[in-house]
Amino acid sequence: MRISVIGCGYLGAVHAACMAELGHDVVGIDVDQHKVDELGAGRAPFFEPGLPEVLTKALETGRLRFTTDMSAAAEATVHFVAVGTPQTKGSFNADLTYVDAAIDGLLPFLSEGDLVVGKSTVPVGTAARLAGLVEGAKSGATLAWNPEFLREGFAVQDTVSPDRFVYGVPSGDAGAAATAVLDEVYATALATGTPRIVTDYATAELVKVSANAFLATKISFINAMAEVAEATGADVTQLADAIGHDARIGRKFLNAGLGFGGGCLPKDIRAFRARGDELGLHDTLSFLGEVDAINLRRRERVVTLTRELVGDLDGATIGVLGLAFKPNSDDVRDSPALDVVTKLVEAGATVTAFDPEANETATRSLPTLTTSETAEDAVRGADAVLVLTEWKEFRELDPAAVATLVAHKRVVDGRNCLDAVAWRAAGFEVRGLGRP
Ligand SMILES: NC(=O)C1=CN([C@@H]2O[C@H](COP(=O)(O)OP(=O)(O)OC[C@H]3O[C@@H](n4cnc5c(N)ncnc54)[C@H](O)[C@@H]3O)[C@@H](O)[C@H]2O)C=CC1
Ligand SMILES: O=C(O)[C@H]1O[C@H](OP(=O)(O)OP(=O)(O)OC[C@H]2O[C@@H](n3ccc(=O)[nH]c3=O)[C@H](O)[C@@H]2O)[C@H](O)[C@@H](O)[C@@H]1O
Repeated sequence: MRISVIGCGYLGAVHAACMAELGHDVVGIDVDQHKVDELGAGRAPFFEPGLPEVLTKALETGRLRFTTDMSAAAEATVHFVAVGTPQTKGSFNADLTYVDAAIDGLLPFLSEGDLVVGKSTVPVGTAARLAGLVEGAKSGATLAWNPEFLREGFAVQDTVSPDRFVYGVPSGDAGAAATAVLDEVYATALATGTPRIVTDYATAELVKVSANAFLATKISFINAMAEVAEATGADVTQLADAIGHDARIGRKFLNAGLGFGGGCLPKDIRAFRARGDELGLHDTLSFLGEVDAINLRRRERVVTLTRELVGDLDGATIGVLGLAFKPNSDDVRDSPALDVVTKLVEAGATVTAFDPEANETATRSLPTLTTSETAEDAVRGADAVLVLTEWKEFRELDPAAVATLVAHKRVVDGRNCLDAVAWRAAGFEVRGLGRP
């Protein structure tokens, strides 16, 4: 099939490359010339394991190209819209200006029988509004909403073989035709038995935001239990292991620590709540405010634990390991680690940070940040070491070696990822979140 992907960021670049890998002819369109140049040269503009390989292979076949020219969409019959929907400045609402601009830009290049497929995460009601615009343009095109569930760090695998597909389509013949087109796009994964659920627009939009709301709630639940553990001397990790054995609960997404960040969970729960307010459902979704508050309190807690360890943060030297919002990513959007660094610096600490992949993105976001080239350089001379992203190389650090570098043997394990027994054996004072 001939496909265009509009918006080539964390979602769209992976989608474009994977669709070409699956045999489709794909043009990726983005307004960012630098991104388009990088992608066209086979370089991923962000760190995503496996993406450079898929990109290079797909470019070599000639089935993939990138451009800033929206008219290239005219060659395609299926158009994925994957632009950003960030939090609006000064409010919790999703900013839909990029989606609106992408649809506006696409309309003149649509033809009879084309399918426009929304992938961006949007407030419920958006697809119906955009369908009106697409139909109003009298192009003969149809709109479907096909939300994306990929995780950064596993984006290629999640795109090629997702847990499920959700198609939000209009009723009647147009919906049946849209479903048939999407089935053809995803034929490879469907052939292996990947479930697909066909719904109306509102259900598809809600599946996406409710999935993220559920995941965020699960993390905040365990972080609330961490607060209780801190007040009682209990161990939240053992608690999570124990309740996680109940198949109805499950152990995944029960890792207590610094909490969730990134370009999606925080802004999505806020936008969902804001949309709930617009729908008169304030009480129904107000618990998401608590989910957000619990999550943000964990960041303060790490600062408090550091202060308790070093005495006065003013003048303290802190070595920070981890800046990305999660391992295997260079994404620092709403990164809990970067937030903690900012708070420490505001309190007068001198911070040197290291992340295996996110030094550059973090420095772009926080230009005053001091980063180092290695974990060893970050912790050298530190009054306390903070582990804020659970990269494998930090989990595997030799505490005896770290002990020879630091000024004081103190560590705050913001992700409950260290072997506390081993670090204590090496002479470290260890503080975790919800762990004695
Ligand atoms: N990052 C992720 O893991 C996932 C993201 N999503 C959703 O996908 C959407 C995109 O997210 P990301 O890829 O993370 O954002 P991003 O910010 O990395 O990428 C968005 C891209 O769209 C481009 N763009 C903006 N306006 C444009 C226009 N008018 N025409 C063409 N390109 C335009 C930007 O230059 C940028 O490259 C959001 O709604 C997000 O919630 C959903 C699932 C996973
Ligand atoms: O809508 C999106 O963009 C995506 O958001 C999340 O994916 P992602 O943000 O890539 O990362 P997650 O693995 O969900 O982690 C999110 C945050 O939660 C934190 N987390 C995760 C799990 C856990 O047990 N504890 C915990 O604190 C992570 O450290 C990270 O900061 C969802 O998992 C995806 O399904 C979804 O498509």
